[in-house]
Amino acid sequence: MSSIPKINPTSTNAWKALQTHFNKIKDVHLNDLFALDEGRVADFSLDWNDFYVDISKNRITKETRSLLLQLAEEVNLPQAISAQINGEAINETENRAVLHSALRDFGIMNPVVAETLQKMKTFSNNVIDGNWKGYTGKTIKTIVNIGIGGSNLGPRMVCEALHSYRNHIELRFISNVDGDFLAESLKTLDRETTIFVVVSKTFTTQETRTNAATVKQWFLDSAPSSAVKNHFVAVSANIDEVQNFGILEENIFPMWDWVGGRFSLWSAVGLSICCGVGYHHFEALLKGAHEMDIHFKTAPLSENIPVALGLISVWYNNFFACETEAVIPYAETLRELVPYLQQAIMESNGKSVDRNGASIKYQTGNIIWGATGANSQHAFFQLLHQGTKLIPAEFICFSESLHTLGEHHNILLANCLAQTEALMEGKDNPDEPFRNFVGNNPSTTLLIRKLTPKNLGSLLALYEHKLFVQGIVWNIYSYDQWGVELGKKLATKTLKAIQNKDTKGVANASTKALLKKL
Ligand SMILES: O=P(O)(O)OC[C@H]1O[C@](O)(CO)[C@@H](O)[C@@H]1O
Repeated sequence: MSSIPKINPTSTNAWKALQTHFNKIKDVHLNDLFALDEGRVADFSLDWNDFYVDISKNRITKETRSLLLQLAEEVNLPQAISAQINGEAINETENRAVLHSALRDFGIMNPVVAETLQKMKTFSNNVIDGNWKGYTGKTIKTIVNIGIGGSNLGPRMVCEALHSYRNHIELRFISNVDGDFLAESLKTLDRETTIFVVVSKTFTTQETRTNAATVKQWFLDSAPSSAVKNHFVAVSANIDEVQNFGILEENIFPMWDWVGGRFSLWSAVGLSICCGVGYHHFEALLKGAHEMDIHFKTAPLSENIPVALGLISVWYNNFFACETEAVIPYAETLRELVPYLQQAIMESNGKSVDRNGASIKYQTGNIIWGATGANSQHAFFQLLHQGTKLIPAEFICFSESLHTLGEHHNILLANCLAQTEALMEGKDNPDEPFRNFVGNNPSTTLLIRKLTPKNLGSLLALYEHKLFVQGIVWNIYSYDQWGVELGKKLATKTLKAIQNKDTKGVANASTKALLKKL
């Protein structure tokens, strides 16, 4: 049991006051809010380390903000933050602590974490320096991460985001159980120069087990079994199962039950990151995340970036009834950020039962979507500008580029800022209705100095904390994921029906008909 009080947010005074306040300001245009308040930008922006967070283009006033902060106090958010960081078993439905932040705290590092980091450092240095040899004596050229969900999305996203920091090691990710994709991948892999990192916290995940077994079989088709030790390593909390699979104990990098899959890139799940960009950059990533942890833990609620973003999101979700939230990074290497955030946020907060076990009558978990700018401007921005839906958007951009290449970065930045302005201001065109822009579309801009490993770490930790803030306000358990279990169970039964060409055990008429057809 954790000490976090389980409060229905709609029963708080702040919620009721927010409802009244919402009715008053729901139609107020952002242009008027700016016109009426010269100090708006200063009041509605947060400066921290390399981050400047502009929340002024949101449909909020000082009163909104103070009521949202009151809501945070009434649901005991400060107590919840301490409970998480102090290692209470706040993931009550699984009776586990939630301590991914401990993985990046070099000040008071748990010895098992420190030992694992050292092992990751040694391994990745050996691979990069060419000291780790394949079974025929060749150096390693390729690392293939085999894993799914949190055992794929985090490392894949970071390796892509830090593209400019990459070394000569080629990185590949095999996640889906799609055999067509795997067959094509295997055609282009060289057994003698590849290491497969099988990543699975439970080591029972069907997709990962199937992929790993097929890859191992393919490997052994023309390599001796003694070669497995040079080419297969694993990251898992289930040491016995990894050994049963045939991976040596010395090649296992541990995980722990207090690290959730979608929060695990900071653990040995980040092994491919270490190999691709070097351990020192991985450590910088952890340190950046830790700085955000400190900020989250110590900054007053009114100056706390994850708290501000989490509460604004609640405001749109529960009062404006927005169902979705767009994330638009103006950096092409952040193209995997949205899929990563989709798991982090939607697997965490897609819940309809509160922490008392009661069915919830208000909206939780927003739908996260988006893509990189400027590409997305030429794809779905039409709907943001002139559609009928209100979609709050978070724009992420970097003041400095990593390379100097003509006017590219200026153009990229200009587009980012211009879009937030156009969305907000709109353009009156009374004589040409099709060219009329109502505006009043909210956005937050995260302007970060540079896409460094450290700043990326801070950005990802910011999103982790933001979703936690929302989960506490909504009185849900953000750290379990029971909703993914039913489909997994049914898939086992369905697989049997496909293998045996027998639909007798399948009750659902539609599934039965589909099975017969296939
Ligand atoms: O690392 P594992 O145990 O293979 O799990 C993979 C993923 O499956 C889930 O449990 C459910 O999809 C995720 O939370 C997790 O990241």
